[in-house]
Amino acid sequence: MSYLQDQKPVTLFELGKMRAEGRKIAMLTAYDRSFAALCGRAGVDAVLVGDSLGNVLQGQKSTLPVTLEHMAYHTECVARADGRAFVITDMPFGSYHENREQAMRSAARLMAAGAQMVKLEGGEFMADTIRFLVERGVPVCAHIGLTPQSVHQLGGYRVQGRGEEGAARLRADALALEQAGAALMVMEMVPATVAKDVTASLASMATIGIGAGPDCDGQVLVLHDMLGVFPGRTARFVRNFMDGAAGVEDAVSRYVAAVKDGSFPAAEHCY
Ligand SMILES: Nc1nc(=O)c2c([nH]1)NC[C@@H]1CN(c3ccc(C(=O)N[C@@H](CCC(=O)O)C(=O)O)cc3)CN21
Ligand SMILES: CC(C)C(=O)C(=O)O
Ligand SMILES: [Mg+2]
Repeated sequence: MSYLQDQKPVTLFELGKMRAEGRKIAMLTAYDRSFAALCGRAGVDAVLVGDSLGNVLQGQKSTLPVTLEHMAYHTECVARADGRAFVITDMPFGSYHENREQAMRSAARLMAAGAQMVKLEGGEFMADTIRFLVERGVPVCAHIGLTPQSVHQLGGYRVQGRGEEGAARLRADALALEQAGAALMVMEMVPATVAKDVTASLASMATIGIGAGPDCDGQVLVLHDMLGVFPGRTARFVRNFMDGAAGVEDAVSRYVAAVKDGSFPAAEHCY
């Protein structure tokens, strides 16, 4: 069984079509040319140059020290893979928070480096910034729930959107972000029931879950987590796809297959 229809590059239009047709979107992080190319060959639809590179590549305790130049450098590396996967890059902490002009300047740097879409963290309060970018030709992926750039405000990496009030906040955020023009939205560490509800409430924006249950339009994981090479404890939402795999590319293919057939995430990966 193969999900590799062809090696034609995945476009934003194709991702939207996948959502509309109920085909799951498989996303993984990639920070360099070799892994971005491998992801493409294995059928990954979109690669995220995540600011998790602060933890995974740099050994930082959080994503906060990651700079725009770090993100541009790794985006250039990934873009040179010339692979099948759509390339999304995280806007790092501080590069889009001052005002929408600063956000546009930062986004332009990342798009020039080869990003096809930028991702930024935040709910309704980011809607004006998102609209400003989208109107100027920058596709945007939103990110709600656990937003790691706010770790010190949230008091740790914990589940968000619990309780009726928390769920209502997420629903309102998602709607505002969709109306602002975000085409994708990552939901991180939220109860599966809430993520399902939010996904069903949206008209066009595709939801990508990480610790958000099986009923999102797609899934994302940090590559080094699902290959079991990230040192230390991993979160509940991680599965090690190297278990039983013939090699790295096979592990990524198994991840893609598990996302596509709905067997990942299972109950033990959810909140
Ligand atoms: N390697 C890596 N994987 C990630 O998923 C990731 C990063 N780095 N860096 C940026 C953020 C930080 N993220 C994190 C970090 C830790 C937990 C974690 O420890 N979760 C535990 C505790 C839950 C709790 O206390 O309620 C879990 O079991 O889910 C979750 C997400 C997600 N992102
Ligand atoms: C975990 C994903 C969603 C992310 O934002 C990252 O890798 O930085
Ligand atoms: Mg990130």
